[in-house]
Formats: sequence, structure tokens, C-alpha cells
Amino acid sequence: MEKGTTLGKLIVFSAPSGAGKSTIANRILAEVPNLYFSVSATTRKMRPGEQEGHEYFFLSKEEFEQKIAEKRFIEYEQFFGNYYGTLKDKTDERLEKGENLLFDLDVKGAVNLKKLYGEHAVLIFIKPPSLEALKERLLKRSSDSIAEIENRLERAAFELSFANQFDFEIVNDELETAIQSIKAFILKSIQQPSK
Ligand SMILES: Nc1nc2c(ncn2[C@@H]2O[C@H](COP(=O)(O)OP(=O)(O)O)[C@@H](O)[C@H]2O)c(=O)[nH]1
Ligand SMILES: Nc1ncnc2c1ncn2[C@@H]1O[C@H](COP(=O)(O)OP(=O)(O)O)[C@@H](O)[C@H]1O
Repeated sequence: MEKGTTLGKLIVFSAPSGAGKSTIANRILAEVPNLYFSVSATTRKMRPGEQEGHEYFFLSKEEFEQKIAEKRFIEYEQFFGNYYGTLKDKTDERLEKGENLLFDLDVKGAVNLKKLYGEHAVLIFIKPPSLEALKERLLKRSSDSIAEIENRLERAAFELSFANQFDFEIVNDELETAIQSIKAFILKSIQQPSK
């Protein structure tokens, strides 16, 4: 990356599945100027209501592995039997133009981006009020099978153990309150110039 340019920030959301990441991200993207969603690639099945290139770029396992071989990912992880990864395409170019990007990543992906981008990456951890609340939300979303919900709940404890490596931590209990406090933190982070 060129020295002296004002690089955009990488705003990274991590949370156990069902904690409310996507709900909060959609509101924040609609309300914060010059902040754009970084669309990841995945091999998981498209959920009802999702669109190609909107929530994810949906790839076959072979296509994803081909891109790994071509070193087209900044980072990628494998869980729930699927690949998830951040494509290099355009990311640095957009940051160099001063665009701020919002990422929805698992905890390992978040920590990896911090290693790669240092102070330009701002990590936000969203917690559910409790594991019971998390289960209720996953059931309410009703896009996952019972087996998928169990997988996600098992992973939640692992994800929660990373919370102390994040720059900002919030419990998503009352949705509006959580959105306003995350929004205030992002606006403050975006205004701090990167060196
Ligand atoms: N490391 C990494 N994790 C990702 C990426 N994209 C999505 N994830 C994570 O993959 C996990 C599963 O995502 P998803 O299947 O959409 O389920 P949801 O979080 O329950 O809506 C979540 O923890 C996401 O944050 C990525 O590009 N890299
Ligand atoms: N503060 C909240 N209180 C109650 N339900 C919520 C809250 N935030 C999100 N939800 C609901 O919980 C479910 C999971 O949220 P979602 O944004 O899909 O989570 P994630 O992206 O973290 O997996 C959705 O049905 C959503 O409407």
C-alpha cells in the first residue's frame, strides 16, 4: 500500500451466529456514509431471500478451492462443513480510495485482518444476552436446520472466548440501543485519520 494515502478503515463485525450481526450491519450500512459491505465468498447454500453478490458470492467447493490455489483470498476459514473467505479483488483498491469497508467475519478471520491491517482494522464483537436468547433467535430466523443450529450453538462458546481481542464489545439485548452505540463507535473510528 502506498505511503501517505488516507486509507479507509476495515470495520469488522464478529459474533456467534444468531447474535444479530446481519440485522445490525444492514442498519449501520444504511445510516453511515462512505461505508460499504465487503461481500465474502462461501460454499454454503443460499438462504431464502439471499441474492448472489449481495450477502455472499456463492461458489461451488471446486470453484472456491480453485481460488485458494490462485491465492485470490486475503483470508479464508472452513467451518460448518463450508468455506468462507474474503476475496482480494478490489479490497485494497477500495481502501486506498478512502472507502471504509464493513466485514462480517468469524473470530479467526477478524483477528487475521487485524494482523494484516493493524490500526486500520477495527474489531467489533457483538454478544447475545445469553446462550438461551441465541438459540431462540436462531430458531426464529428459521433458515437453518436443527443440526445447523446445534453446530452454531456449539461454536458460540469458542467465538465468545475471543471477545477480549476486540476493540469494542457490545451485548445486543435491546436492538436500537445496540445499533446506536455501535454506530457512534464506528463514526468515531472512521473520523480518526489513519497514518
Ligand atoms: N473468516 C471468515 N469468516 C466469514 C466470512 N464470511 C462469513 N464468515 C463467518 O461465517 C460464519 C457463518 O456465516 P453464515 O453461514 O452466513 O451464518 P450466520 O452467521 O449464522 O448468518 C459467521 O461467523 C460469519 O461471520 C469470511 O469471508 N471469512
Ligand atoms: N436485539 C434483538 N432482539 C431480538 N431479536 C433479535 C435482535 N437482534 C436480532 N434479532 C433477531 O435474531 C435473528 C438472528 O439475527 P441475524 O442478524 O440473522 O444474526 P447473525 O447475522 O448474527 O447470525 C433474526 O431473526 C433477528 O431478527
